[in-house]
Amino acid sequence: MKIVVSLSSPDKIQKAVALGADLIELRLDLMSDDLSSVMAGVGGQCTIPIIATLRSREEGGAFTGDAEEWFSTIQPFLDLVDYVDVERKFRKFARMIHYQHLQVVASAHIKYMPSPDDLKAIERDLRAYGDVPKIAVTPSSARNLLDFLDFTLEAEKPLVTTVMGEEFRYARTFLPYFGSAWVYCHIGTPTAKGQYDIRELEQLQELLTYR
Ligand SMILES: O=C1C[C@@](O)(C(=O)O)C[C@@H](O)[C@@H]1O
Repeated sequence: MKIVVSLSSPDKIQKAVALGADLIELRLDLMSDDLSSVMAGVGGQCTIPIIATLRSREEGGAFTGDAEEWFSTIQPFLDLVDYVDVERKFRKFARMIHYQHLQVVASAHIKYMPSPDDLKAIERDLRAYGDVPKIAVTPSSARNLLDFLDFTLEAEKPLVTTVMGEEFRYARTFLPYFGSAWVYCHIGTPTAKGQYDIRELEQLQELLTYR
């Protein structure tokens, strides 16, 4: 299990690394409009992999452009990162991202709880263009959560699963024990509801796991 620290500013990369991040996610959609100047300092300063994410409004982010605008926004920074988070509506650009020897985090952010069969279909769809499928759902019951844990446990790996919202945020701490490859955290400023600070998560995992 690896910890991804999600940042809305590259200025915090070194702090995230010092606090134990395994990967950095840069949420380009949460940065100021002058991305070129904001991202200028990223080159060469990070010793761990970087994920570039330009999250659409529909899937919980701030980006409101079309697919062509999405790629033209993210393309100038591809040489600074190792992974690109690609939602299904932007999948046509996955080939060009792979061509630049980057890996694709194929992501789906769902504002309800899909059925077990639908989860499998979404996973297949994401694996068709991505290297690391990531499925974020919004459970509404403990049964939903049990189904999601079972899906995570039984699915092909690698797979990243997480929950959105506050109500079932505790599932973030134990989805990795059922096979989720990554857990997303913050270091002071959450980029999504329900995230834990990396220091909280590390304490929780210390308490939860057998020593
Ligand atoms: O997909 C995810 C997970 C996330 O939405 C979360 O809930 O922690 C945070 C996003 O930045 C990331 O791209």
